[in-house]
Amino acid sequence: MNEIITARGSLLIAGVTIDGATVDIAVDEKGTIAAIGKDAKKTIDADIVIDGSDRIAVPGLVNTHTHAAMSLLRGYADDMILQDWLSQKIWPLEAHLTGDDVYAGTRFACLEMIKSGTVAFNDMYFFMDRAAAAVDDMGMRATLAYGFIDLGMEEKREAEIKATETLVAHVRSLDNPRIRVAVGPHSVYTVSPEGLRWCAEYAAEQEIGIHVHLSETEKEVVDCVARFGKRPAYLLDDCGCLTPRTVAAHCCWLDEAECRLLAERGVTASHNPASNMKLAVNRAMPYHWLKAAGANVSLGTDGCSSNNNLDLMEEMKFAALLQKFAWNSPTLLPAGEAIEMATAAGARALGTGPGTLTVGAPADIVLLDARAVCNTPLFHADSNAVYACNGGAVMTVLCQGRVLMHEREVPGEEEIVREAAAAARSLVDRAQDSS
Ligand SMILES: CSC[C@H]1O[C@@H](n2cnc3c(O)ncnc32)[C@H](O)[C@@H]1O
Ligand SMILES: [Zn+2]
Repeated sequence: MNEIITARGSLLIAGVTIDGATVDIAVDEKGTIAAIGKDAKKTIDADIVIDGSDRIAVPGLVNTHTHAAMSLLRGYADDMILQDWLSQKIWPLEAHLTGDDVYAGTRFACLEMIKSGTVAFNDMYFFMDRAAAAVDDMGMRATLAYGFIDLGMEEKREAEIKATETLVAHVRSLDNPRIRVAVGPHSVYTVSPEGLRWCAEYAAEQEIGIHVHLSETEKEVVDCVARFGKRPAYLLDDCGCLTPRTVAAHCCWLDEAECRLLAERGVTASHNPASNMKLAVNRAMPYHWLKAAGANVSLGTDGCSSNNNLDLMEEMKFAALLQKFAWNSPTLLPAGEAIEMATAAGARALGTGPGTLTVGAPADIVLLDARAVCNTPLFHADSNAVYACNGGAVMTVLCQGRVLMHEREVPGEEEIVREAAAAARSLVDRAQDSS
């Protein structure tokens, strides 16, 4: 194994390109960026030196909406409409998931995210204690939420409350600064107002985040208005779920007033363009309204069954292209804003630092191959990163100064892939045996 991956201590990335300039980046033992510039090496006595020549440094990417262990369901059910896809294929299979599946699937998802430059993610799923173990093993950052669904049933709500409280206590007991916990009310169509209110109150009391799906489809909006007499964002607001600690995924069918409401409440809207196009939700997130209102807009992949990968580099391109196409504006969401969405906006949403390469920031750093085909010629590095490259251009990944991948090598890769393949096979076999 590459000795740079196993080494621990202070670190120097020598002669790397940032914004067209060649600099050194010094990282101290705590994993903080100590200095950037020609004299950076003087600030530390580096235990590890990474050759940054032919490399472009960018901040680590942040995936603000996913269901990581759905990596096991990649390609299991495609080309369907959302409600049928969930109710006929995904939920029946998920009923057979075990904690071991979620561990294998989350480790596998972490591997895929690391290989494409992601250092942190916002996850909502089941058996999240096992997801936490996987994140811990892989060295990433994550905010983990148990997916709370009560379907309006009091008994189920009590069970979901217990599961949420148990996860919060568990994550707290890990005392791992890279792993946080959030409350995860799935959506207004799967959680009752009572359930939403409990989630909001509990999140406030525990000072933790809220992770929710919002206005993904027109049907969600129409049904919500028919059942509750108000649009989904207003229902969430009435229940206390719109806060500066809230990440709302999708937000495709928000109207202009709802965009202003999200901005006023300090909510982060997570754009998931590949999933939205694949499930043909028929409207792109109104990014221009959210931006005009001053909302924080970040980027997510959604789960591997509606994407079907976790490559946030690729997602930046989908976001930039979908916004231009859907709103008929080639100037909307330029490359620099797509990168900001995938880095600083995501870091702001999850509270993982500024999401920039600046002194004092956590050393969450990605090195891209400046000699790759997708980076040649290199007139504007942001343009190449968003429009030409994908995760394959990522060579080295650091999270809090720890090297998770170097020269595309991640420790244990073969075993992680083998175990995920076996878990996926066994999950589908179990589901078939029971039917
Ligand atoms: C309760 S854990 C999360 C839950 O969400 C399901 N899911 C995956 N993708 C989507 C989507 O695009 N919209 C709504 N719900 C989705 C996932 O399968 C889990 O059951
Ligand atoms: Zn989702």
